[in-house]
Amino acid sequence: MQTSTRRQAATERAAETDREGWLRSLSARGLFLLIYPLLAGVLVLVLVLVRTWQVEGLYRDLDAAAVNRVEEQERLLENKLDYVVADVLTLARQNELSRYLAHGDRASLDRMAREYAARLRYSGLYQQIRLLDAQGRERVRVEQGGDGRTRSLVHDAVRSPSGDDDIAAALALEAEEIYISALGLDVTDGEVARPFVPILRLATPVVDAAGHHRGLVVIHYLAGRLLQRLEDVGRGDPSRPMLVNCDGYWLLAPVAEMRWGFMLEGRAQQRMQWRFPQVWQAMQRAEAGTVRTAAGFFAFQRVEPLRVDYPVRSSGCKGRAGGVSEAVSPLQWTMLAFVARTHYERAALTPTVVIGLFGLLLLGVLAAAVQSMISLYVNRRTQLYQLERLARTDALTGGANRIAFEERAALEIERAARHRRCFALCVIDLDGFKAINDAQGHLVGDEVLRFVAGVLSARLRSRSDDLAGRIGGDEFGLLLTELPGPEAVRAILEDVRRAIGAGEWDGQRVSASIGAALYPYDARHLPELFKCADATMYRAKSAGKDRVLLASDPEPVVG
Ligand SMILES: Nc1nc2c(ncn2[C@@H]2O[C@H](COP(=O)(O)OP(=O)(O)OP(=O)(O)O)[C@@H](O)[C@H]2O)c(=O)[nH]1
Repeated sequence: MQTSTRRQAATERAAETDREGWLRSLSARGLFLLIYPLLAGVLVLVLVLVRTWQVEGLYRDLDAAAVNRVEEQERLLENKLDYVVADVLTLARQNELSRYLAHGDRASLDRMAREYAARLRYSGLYQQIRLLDAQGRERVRVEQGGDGRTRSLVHDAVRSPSGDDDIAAALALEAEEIYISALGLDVTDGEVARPFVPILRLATPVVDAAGHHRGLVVIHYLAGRLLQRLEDVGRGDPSRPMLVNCDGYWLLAPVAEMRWGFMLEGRAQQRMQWRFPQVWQAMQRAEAGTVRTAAGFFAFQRVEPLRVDYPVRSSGCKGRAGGVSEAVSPLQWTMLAFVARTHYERAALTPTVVIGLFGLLLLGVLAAAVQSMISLYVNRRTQLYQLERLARTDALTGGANRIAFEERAALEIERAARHRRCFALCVIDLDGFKAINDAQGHLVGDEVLRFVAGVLSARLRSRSDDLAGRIGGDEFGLLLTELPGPEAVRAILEDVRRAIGAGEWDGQRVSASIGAALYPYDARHLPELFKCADATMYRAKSAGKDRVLLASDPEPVVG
């Protein structure tokens, strides 16, 4: 029963020490392992956020550049085609042509051909300029030969119509209307001419003074230069231009093998809907937009050049209902700017590496800072701990001093109150100590005091819950806990008294007058308990010294 109560008290005291000193018990290494990962984690998190923010900014810039590029390309496309359309309209109103229509003379036709040739040569924009009659039969043809020379042909004889779908569609136009063919490759003798020559054919009706349709002016615009210019717009930045017709075939693409799928064998699969279905679907839903796919980023914008300024008709899309014969849809392409995923990865690489290296540096600096802060803290803590210990230690005996003794006594009162136990607070004062001091000096006096402290700690060694301390010059305090009753207290104190009296220094001895007060019988509060023990000790002294007295003992007989 008594052992278990003692164990419980020991556990309680250990818990109190733990609560106060868990931090104290951590080593510098333990503290580092506790704090550094936390701070490093926060730092890494911040760096990751900064990197994400930076990379997102770069991505936004790349996206915005692609969107701007598309707009720029669209403007370029419209300007260039505007110019060509103005040219074809001018050709249809030429003075020589009007004269020819009025008089039908061959000389006007020759002059016209010369003018066509001059325009072809100096503009460098056209492969062919032709005049057809109302039945679609060729009257004048001026063209750029393979050798780069201009050839003019004026037909005297009536030729048969070409049977060309584009021409048939153009013949159905109203005055002032313009027909634009699909943009395709030049075909000679049923074969796609090599090297590829992208051609856009434009036609407008020729109308005489009486308002009758008299034929068509047809020009073959060399669209290769336009496509080249579109490519040049984005040169130097990561976005690559694409031009896609309404059937999803590429007219312009970063990879040459992707182009002209509707004209070249083996490239039929090179369509937007097969290669980039996600982008194609977005293009069907909206006129302009952006799509990010595994391949990269696409900005697109539908372009309908000339739609606003001119009554333009164009060949319908091959894949669409109606086809060429209806020839009513305006020219419709989609301009795209494409930024490959690798560009985004490359853009992200620099901030990743810079922030990564910077992060490593910061982690190193942080480690050093945490390390030195911890050493500073540990040093301060050790100093403080030592100071605290010193403040509670008696310098002479190395045991508890009055402060520590009173603290423990107060704690013992709380504990005893909680567990309804009793304990004894004893005051031990030496008798005849001054005489040794005076006769043999303070050093011997100190030795006596250390001897008494040794006696007390030896007596208490088997009772770990008890405490002894020097509470004054030659005055000692003793806490005896877990005792069955006053007689046990008396027995221990008698033992102590005898042991102190056994000491001898050059024939001189000291004895001890001991007074003990029992909690809760003699007093319930520390000051009163102390006072009671002190008073009892003085009673022992008054009764002749060298004796043990409990507060409850009757007044001893002096002598
Ligand atoms: N050597 C030494 N002497 C001390 C120390 N502290 C107090 N003293 C001395 O202890 C003595 C205590 O005086 P008293 O209590 O009158 O000594 P005493 O001879 O035991 O007298 P009674 O208590 O009446 O028996 C004084 O002479 C103090 O100078 C100390 O740390 N070392």
